[in-house]
Parts: sequence; structure tokens; C-alpha cells
Amino acid sequence: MKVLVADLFSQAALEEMSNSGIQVIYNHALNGDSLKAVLQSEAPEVLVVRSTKVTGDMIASSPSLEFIIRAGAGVDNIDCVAASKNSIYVANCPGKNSVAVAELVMGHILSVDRRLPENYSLLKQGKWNKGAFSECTGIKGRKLGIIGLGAIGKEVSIRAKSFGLEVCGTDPFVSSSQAHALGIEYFNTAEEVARVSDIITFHVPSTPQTKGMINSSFLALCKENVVIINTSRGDLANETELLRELEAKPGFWYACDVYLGEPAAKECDFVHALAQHPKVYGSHHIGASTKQAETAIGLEALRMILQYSKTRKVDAGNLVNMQTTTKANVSVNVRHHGQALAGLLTSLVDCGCKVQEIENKPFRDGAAYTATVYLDCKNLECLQGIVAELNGKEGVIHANLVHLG
Ligand SMILES: O=C(O)C(=O)COP(=O)(O)O
Repeated sequence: MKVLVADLFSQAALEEMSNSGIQVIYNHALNGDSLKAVLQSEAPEVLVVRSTKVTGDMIASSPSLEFIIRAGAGVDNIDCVAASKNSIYVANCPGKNSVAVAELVMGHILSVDRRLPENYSLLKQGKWNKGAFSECTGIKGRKLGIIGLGAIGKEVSIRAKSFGLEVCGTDPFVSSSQAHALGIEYFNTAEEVARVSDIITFHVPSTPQTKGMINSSFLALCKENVVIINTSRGDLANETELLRELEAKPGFWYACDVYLGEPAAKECDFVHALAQHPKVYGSHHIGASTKQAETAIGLEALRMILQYSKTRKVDAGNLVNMQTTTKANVSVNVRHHGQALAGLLTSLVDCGCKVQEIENKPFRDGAAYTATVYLDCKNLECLQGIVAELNGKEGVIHANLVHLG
């Protein structure tokens, strides 16, 4: 099997890949036309990228391609629709860079609070000004709002709590009971989080629902001195409105790792109104750029490549295309409570479903239980299997699955 790795990638994973008999082509400088040309000339079956853009045009003109791996979390740099149309799998490496991103978020929180970048720059200019920083608030006891309680949001919460922050959050795919179990105050909407938080950090992918969500109306709900942190994607912010609010509200600060129109080149000039704004602390999209995260991601990509070379299959949990996000409702009528519901929930989670809500008032004999789950079509098949199995179980009168589309 031939694998093209077209981005910076873990050396250990590259070596392991070659040792496993995989033919590896490694060229992290490939981009745009040069990537398209190598896809055609080398005809790899697998392509591994980080933020390098994989366009529909590249996909359509690479008949050898079977599998694209995003060595990271977000897959918005890959034309997943074109990949699906061409029967090419796309998979990511969920959770493998979460700690690295959460660590960066803590860095930004502390940087804004203690004005670390100004501290450095004054000293570099040969100036001492202890008095300039006496207004810093401190973060203990302040409220952190987390928009998106997935793998990264959870890691942020763990670290924030150890700094004494109170944590609240929202996520349509996480139930209030799951959030409470993590010690997170749960809200149904981002707007509710905005009203109560001193610092708000975003950990959602770029989707039609999340694009532009950091805008004037969201910021109007926030406290005057709010700090917003965006390490997710640049397009979550409406940068024009954000810049206007930074001017209008003296106490409002923004810290980010991501920007609209981020350069494809690893090193170049970057003149950007937000990045250069005095009340914005920025980093260079380095959230995942730790050796630890790179190794974890590299090994996960390697695991998938080896699995794919043997079975031509991709783990459902990693597969991000060939499916649409869909909603289903599962109801189970039980004759006696047994383990039916607990088992159902575990199986749902095992098959990759995110349980949104469960009306599981105290177990009662003869009761009906309902779970609304968001899942992938791929997992729908798996869910159908679980429901069929439940119907054969002792104590279950009837299990039903309604696909809500
Ligand atoms: O994993 C992600 O979604 C990231 O944004 C990390 O980006 P990178 O792999 O460093 O280009």
C-alpha cells in the first residue's frame, strides 16, 4: 500500500509505517497544484494531511485514492462531499490533540489576565513598568463558559477547575446529566452561557450552524469585560463585528489561535486586522502543535492505515464522511427494569452515538424509556442491530427505533 503524507507528521509514526512494509512518500511542503500533481504521478491509495486543503478537484483527478486521513480533529479542509461521491473514506483522529489544545487555552486565559505579551514586549524594549499590571483580576472564582463539551472542551474544563474557575457550558450532543457528572453547570444554549460567563472558550467544529456565531448579537449578551477565546476555527467569528465590539467595549479582550483566511504557507507575511489588534492575543494555529499531540496523532493515523491495509475498513468512530448526521429516537418498553435501559445506553455509546437526552425517571416496571440520539448513518445500522437485540431480551416488551432524519 502506498501512503502520501503531505504535511508535518510524527517522525516516529513515519518510521513505524515504513517498518510495517507501507510505501511512504513524505513531503510536507505539498500544497494546491503541487499536491494534485503528486497525487496523480505517485497514485497513492492513502493521503494523510493536517491543515493542507484537499479540494474536490484533487479528489476527482486522483483515481488511485481510497482513503484520506485528517491527522487532527477538524475536517473542514477536506472536501468530504467530493470524497463521498468518489467513494473515498475520510477519517480524523478525534481526541488525540485535545490536551494540547486545552493547554493552549489555559495559556491564553492566563496571558490575557496577566497581560503576559505586554510584559515581555516592555522588557524586550528595555523598560520596567511594574505599575502597569497591577489591575489584573486573577482567575480564581471567575466563570468559564465552554461552548462545545467534546473531547477538547472536557480537557479545558478539567484544567480550568484546577485553577479554581467555575465552569459552565453547552453542547447539543451532551446531556445535562453528562455535563453535571463532569462538574460542569449545563445550559441549553450558547446565549445562556454568554450571559453568565467571565471568559468564554469555543470548542465546536466549523459547520453552517457555528459559522459566524461570535458576532455582535452574541457579544451583546456577554459581560462588558468578557474574554473570548477561539482555538477552534477562524470562521466561527464574524471578524468585522468582532473588531467593532473590541473598539466599543474597552474591557472586552479576544484571544485566538485561528483566523479567517489563514495562510496555507507555513511561513509568510500575515497582515490581519484581528491578529494585529492591541486587544487581541494571537497564536499561529499551534493548538495541536506539541510533540505529544503529534506523536499521538501519528500513531492513530498509523493504526488506521494498518487496519485499512488489512481489512479495507475504517473505524466507524473515526469515519467522518459516507454519512450525514442524523437524529433518531429509540424507545424501549420494559416489563421489568432489569438492565435493559442501562445496557441500551452503554451499547448506544459504544456504537458511537451521543446520547442527547434520556427520560429515565426512576426505573419502574412496565415503563417506557426514550432516548433521542444524534448519530451518523453508519451508526444507524449499528443502532438498528442493538434495537433488534433488545427486542429479544428478557424483560423488554418492545424496543422501537424511529429515524427522525
Ligand atoms: O486538529 C485540528 O482540527 C486542528 O485545527 C489542528 O490543526 P493542525 O493539524 O495543526 O493544522
